[in-house]
Amino acid sequence: MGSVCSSRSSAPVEASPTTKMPSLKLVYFDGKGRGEPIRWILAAGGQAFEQEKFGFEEWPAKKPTTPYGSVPLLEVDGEPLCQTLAIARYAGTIGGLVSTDPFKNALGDEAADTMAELCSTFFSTMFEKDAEKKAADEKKLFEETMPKIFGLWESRMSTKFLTADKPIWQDVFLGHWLSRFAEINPQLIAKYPKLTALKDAVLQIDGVKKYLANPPTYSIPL
Ligand SMILES: N[C@@H](CCC(=O)N[C@@H](CS)C(=O)NCC(=O)O)C(=O)O
Repeated sequence: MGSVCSSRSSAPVEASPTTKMPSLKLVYFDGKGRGEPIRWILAAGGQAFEQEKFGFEEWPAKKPTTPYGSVPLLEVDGEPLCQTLAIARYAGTIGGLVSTDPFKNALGDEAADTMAELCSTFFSTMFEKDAEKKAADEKKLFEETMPKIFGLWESRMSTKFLTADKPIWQDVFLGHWLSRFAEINPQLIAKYPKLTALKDAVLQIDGVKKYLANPPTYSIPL
């Protein structure tokens, strides 16, 4: 652990020719984690972005250089923006992935906040070292917490996406995580047809489709 921060960068994701964009650089581990939903939202909004990716061994040197000691971090014209949901919201806003109805946006935020909490629990569970506690935590997450939340969302959905038939960034955020959970175990979302349809619709958004047509490979598996 603890070498200098990597300056490895991937090629910028191609942007829509009509979009006027700030210069964006996403700083995150060389893995999906909390970075991947942001990549999807940037791609969905047609935003070009560079990336700085690094391994766990580089993190101790990198951490003190970040404002909150955590990533993801998005550099916007060189200025750091932190916190996953703040970055996701900004990426969605510049990409036009917002509802013009403030209440609908707030409902989308409610879902994204809830999904972010679910993901924090998911990460803690994945990194739990005590095998007995890990098994108990996984059981609670997969058999109680997720069904409760997914069931609530399923019962509330009446449109293709969360709040309309047009996607907002919160749909992309949810769609990403539903896809990840389905990869881990398809049964986690199989019994929720509307959420499954939302996930599939997110995968069909042009920018997401294009991004996933050439999927990145990562050295960190999570
Ligand atoms: N609330 C923060 C949490 C970020 C977070 O915990 N990031 C992890 C990576 S997914 C991290 O930086 N871990 C290293 C550390 O905390 O030292 C956010 O949503 O961005």
